[in-house]
Order: sequence, then C-alpha cells, then structure tokens
Amino acid sequence: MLRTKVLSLVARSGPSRLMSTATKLTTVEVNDKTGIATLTMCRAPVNGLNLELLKDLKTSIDEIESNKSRGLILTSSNATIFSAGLDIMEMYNPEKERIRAFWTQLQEVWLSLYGSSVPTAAAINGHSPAGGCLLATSCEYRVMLPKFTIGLNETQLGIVAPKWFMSSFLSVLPQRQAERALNQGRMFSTEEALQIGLIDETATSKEEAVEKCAAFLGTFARVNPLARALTKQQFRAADLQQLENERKDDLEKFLFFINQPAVQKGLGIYLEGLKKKAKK
Ligand SMILES: CCCC/C=C\CC(=O)SCCNC(=O)CCNC(=O)[C@H](O)C(C)(C)COP(=O)(O)OP(=O)(O)OC[C@H]1O[C@@H](n2cnc3c(N)ncnc32)[C@H](O)[C@@H]1OP(=O)(O)O
Repeated sequence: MLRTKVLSLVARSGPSRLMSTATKLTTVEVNDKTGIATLTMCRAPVNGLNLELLKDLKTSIDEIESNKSRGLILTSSNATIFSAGLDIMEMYNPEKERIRAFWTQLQEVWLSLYGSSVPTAAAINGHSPAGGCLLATSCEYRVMLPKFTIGLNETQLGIVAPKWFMSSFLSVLPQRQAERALNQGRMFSTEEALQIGLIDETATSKEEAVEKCAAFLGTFARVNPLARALTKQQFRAADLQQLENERKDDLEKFLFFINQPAVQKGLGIYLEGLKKKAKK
C-alpha cells in the first residue's frame, strides 16, 4: 500500500493551481487571487478515513501550512458524503502494526488541523458522521448543505469518542449540548446543526459553501497573521497539549478498547448492517 508522493507544483490552470496530487486521496488547489487552499478528500466510496487517507490529509495540511496559504477549506469530492468517519475496516479484526499506525496518524491529523496556524473552514457538502464531524469541528468555521447529517455517533456503535474528539466538539458547542449529543450519539440534520450552532451557515451548493468559507477566511485579510495565529493557538493550546502529553497512553487505551471481544462483536454487527443497507 506504500505509494510515492508527488508534492511539487504540478499544474497551473486559470486563477488556481493544483499544489499537490498526493496520491489522489486528497487534492490541494490554491486560488491565486485569494491565496486560499481548498483541500479535497477523494477516497471512494465514502471518504472513510483509513491509514492512507489520513497520511494524505496530514501531508496536505502540512503543505498548506508551509506554503503560507491565506486559508484552508476542507471539502469532499463526493456529492453526498463529506466523510463517513473512520474506516471501520481499519478497526474490525485489526492487524497489529497497522492499527497502531492508523491511530497515530489520526492523532497527527487532528494535531495539525486543530492546531493549524492557517485559518480553516469546512465546506460540508455531504454526511459527516463521527470522524467526519471531528474534521469539521477541528476547523474554525462550517458551512453545510441541506438534507445531510453531522454528529459524533460513536456511542451508537458501542465505541467511545476519546477526549480530543470532545475537545473539538466543545470548541463549537456549549458543554451541556455537547455532553448530551455525545451520550446519545446524536446525528443532527443540517437545520438542527445550524440551530444548535454546530455549523455556522448553510449553502445550497458546494460552490456556494466554498464561497461562504472563503468569505469567512477573507475576514482575516486585514488582521496581522501572526497575531491571529498565536491567538487561535492560545485558545486551543490546552487541548493540543493534553493530547501531546498523553499520546502513548491514548494509543494504548484505544488498542485495549478496540480489541475487546464485545467491541469487535458490536463493530461486526454495525458493519453487517451497513452492508445490508447498501445492498437494498
Ligand atoms: C475507540 C474508537 C473511537 C473511534 C472514534 C471515531 C469512530 C468513527 O469515526 S467510526 C465511523 C462512524 N461512521 C459511521 O457510523 C457512518 C457509517 N456510514 C453511514 O452512515 C453511511 O454509509 C453514510 C451516511 C456515510 C453514506 O450512506 P450511503 O451513501 O447510503 O452509502 P452506503 O451506506 O451504501 O455505504 C457505501 C459503502 O461504504 C461502506 N461504509 C460506509 N461507511 C463506512 C465506514 N465508516 N467505514 C467503512 N465502510 C463504510 C458501506 O458499508 C458500503 O460498503 P459496500 O457494501 O461494500 O458497498
């Protein structure tokens, strides 16, 4: 599964340029006028976050960070799914070394995205459960299309969202709302998400969502970038530091939990349900 990465500038067309082709699981396009980078997840069929997609996401976020883009917009190439969250196949009957690498990479992605010095926004153009919601809530602003769902549904799968998933959620929702939603494993419709403040705006098309994200990122145009970045990072420092301090422990806890026979059984039943539904 190891692939070679091409990380140089590869194409120039119109006002934007493709910064990275990576492995085609993500693309990064920079708008030459605004300096805003659009990072698109493109892993068929549902942008399930497997080890390879997580690696590409991390590489792309790092690229955007080091190229001093004016902003990052995270979105999906799938017309109805932003991201289905963690690829359950990575956690079901896992292979010992790969699952360690998988969780470590997820930690890396969260640390980079939530802690990014570049302003971030998510154009949520489809369903966004669990890990998808984690990515969206790690950004500073969210614009979502109608008739989709977003939320941390882990308890519905019999699994527990780690502390840092909660941190991202809590950076958006008040504690009481966040706690209730997580305990219930609640998925919010676009309208409900707007009402509760889980998203900031709605849009009728992906293009409009990206435009609205760009307008939000544009509000920082006259703000000193260093002052803005340091302010953001101070707000998020305690959450980031907590995971940095507990990374090994967090990994071991995850491995212990996921390998419990009852958890494996629950994941198996959930996967079976997904597959049955897909066949209908
Ligand atoms: C201690 C651990 C902490 C872990 C923290 C986070 C956990 C997670 O992120 S777990 C993942 C949670 N995600 C979900 O519960 C979403 C499940 N999927 C769905 O609800 C729907 O698939 C979705 C609404 C995203 C899309 O619906 P459809 O457009 O109708 O697609 P299908 O349901 O037909 O799915 C197509 C195809 O994809 C497979 N699939 C879907 N989601 C996942 C997933 N998360 N992981 C792996 N595979 C997934 C689905 O089974 C279908 O497969 P095939 O039958 O082979 O076509």
